Amino acid sequence: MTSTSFPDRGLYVITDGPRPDLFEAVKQALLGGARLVQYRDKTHDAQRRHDEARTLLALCREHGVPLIINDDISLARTIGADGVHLGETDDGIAEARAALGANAIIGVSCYDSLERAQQMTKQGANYIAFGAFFPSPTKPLARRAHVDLLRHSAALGIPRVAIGGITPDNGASLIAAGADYLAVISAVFGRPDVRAAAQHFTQLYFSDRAVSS
Ligand SMILES: Cc1ncc(COP(=O)(O)OP(=O)(O)O)c(N)n1
Ligand SMILES: Cc1nc(C(=O)O)sc1CCOP(=O)(O)O
Repeated sequence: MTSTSFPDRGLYVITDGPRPDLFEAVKQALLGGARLVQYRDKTHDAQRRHDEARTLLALCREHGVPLIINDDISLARTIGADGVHLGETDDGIAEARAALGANAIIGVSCYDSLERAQQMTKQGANYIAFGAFFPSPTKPLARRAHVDLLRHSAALGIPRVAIGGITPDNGASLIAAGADYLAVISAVFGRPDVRAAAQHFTQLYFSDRAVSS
C-alpha cells in the first residue's frame, strides 16, 4: 500500500450508479493513471452504498489515490473516506469540515459561476469544480460553463476541476486553460477498455499547457 495524498493534478474519475463490475472498472481506471476517484451513486440504498464505498476505499488505498464521496458527508465520515464533493443542494463546507476534519478534501461544484467559486474558496474548499464544458451524456441537462471561466478563476489560487462531456480529444483545451483535474464519467467508464481510456487522459498531462487554446 502507498500513502494517500491530494495530488496536484490529473484524471479524476467518477463512478455513476449500478454496474456489476464496479470494482474491476475502478481498478482499471487506477491502473490507467487516475489520480482521484469519486464514489457517486444516486440509486442504491444506504447499506449497499456503504459497502461499495468501503470496498472502493480499500482499493484506492492500495493505489495511494484519495476516495471522495459525492453528496454524503455522513457516509464519508463513517468509512473514513478522504473527502466529500458537495453541490449547491448539499450541506455546506462548514458542516463537512466539522464532520471530516482539517485534512479532509472538500470539493464544491461551482457550475458556471465565478462568484460562487470566490465564496467557496473563502469558505475553505480544497478544490472547486466548473462545468459542464461540453454536452454530457451522463447529465444532459447540466448547466453549461465557458472555458474562459478556467482562465478567469486562476487568481483564486485553488485547484480547479473541469467536468462535463470531457473526452481525450477536448480535454487538452481545458488543461491549457488552467484545469488541474479533468473529471470524467462516460469517456472512461463507458469505454470497453477502461484502462486504455484512462491512459489517454493521463497522457494529456504530459503535453499540457503547451496546447494552445
Ligand atoms: C468533480 C465534480 N464536479 C461536479 C459534480 C457535480 O456535483 P453536483 O452538482 O452536486 O451534482 P451531482 O453529482 O450530485 O449530480 C461532481 N459530482 N463532481
Ligand atoms: C456529475 C456531473 N456534474 C456535472 C456538472 O456540470 O456539474 S456534469 C456531470 C456528469 C459528467 O459525466 P460525463 O463525463 O459522462 O459527461
